[in-house]
Amino acid sequence: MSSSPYNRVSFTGVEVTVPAAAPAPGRGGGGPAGPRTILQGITADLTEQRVAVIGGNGSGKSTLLRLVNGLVRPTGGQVLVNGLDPSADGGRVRRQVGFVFTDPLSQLVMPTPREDIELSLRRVHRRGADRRRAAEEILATYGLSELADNSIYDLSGGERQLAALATVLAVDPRILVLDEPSTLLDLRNTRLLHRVFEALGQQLIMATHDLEFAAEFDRALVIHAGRAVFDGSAADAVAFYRGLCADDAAWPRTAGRHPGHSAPSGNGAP
Ligand SMILES: Nc1ncnc2c1ncn2[C@@H]1O[C@H](COP(=O)(O)OP(=O)(O)OP(=O)(O)O)[C@@H](O)[C@H]1O
Repeated sequence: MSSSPYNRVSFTGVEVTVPAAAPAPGRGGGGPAGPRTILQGITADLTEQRVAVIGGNGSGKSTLLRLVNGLVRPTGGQVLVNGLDPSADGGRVRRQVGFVFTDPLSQLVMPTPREDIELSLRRVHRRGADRRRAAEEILATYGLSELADNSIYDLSGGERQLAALATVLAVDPRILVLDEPSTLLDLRNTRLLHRVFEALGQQLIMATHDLEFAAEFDRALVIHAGRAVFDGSAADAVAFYRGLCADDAAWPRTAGRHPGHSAPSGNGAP
């Protein structure tokens, strides 16, 4: 199991409760539901280089990842990223943590991939010529050279996903947090992504539904109904999750899981 000696992302008794949602306009009947706890009792000290987070839709994976860069604040417990609290020290944490969103359009802010990568590089290269050269190299690495000056709205979903990843990796973050980075990629680009990740020295924390990929990681957490129900070797976590998926009684009958549902307790989970 390979570790990431310079990085430590720790969760201690973390809970996230969101306020009652206001009813949609014209749908006042029954009044708003009460506050909802979408993560609870999360305790894990992540020092491994590659950590996967797996679990069903709505289980809480994205919420867990968003705690790492302060996009979500815990309502209980503590999150620390290399000793820094993302809620209190967001700027310093975000300089260490690159976050790749599931939807690339929530991330790409410039009209073309080249401009987005160059914008990102302003943090590391002050001279325009250096930025342009570095952007060219990054575009080539991700097979994006020919699309560099196309509108991001004309790129396919997978091309956009690669562009978003390239933009984040351009600044070489110490920790890379990825929320389902391969959902839109075809087999060739999924393999490209796997190769890119294998070559990276950064700590990777990745939520994914790609169980074969997750099984190659150094450690995995299974999130179910807002709790970490398994924490251990990635291969064992994937086997545990496959068993959980086969157990209908562990799942609610409708979409939208609540921690109130009885989740099977997993080996090694706190
Ligand atoms: N700000 C919020 N307010 C209310 N509910 C929320 C909020 N954020 C997330 N949720 C709910 O919390 C649950 C967990 O959401 P989350 O996005 O973390 O799930 P996920 O495991 O990443 O799901 P998926 O695999 O479908 O992407 C979902 O039921 C979601 O609707």
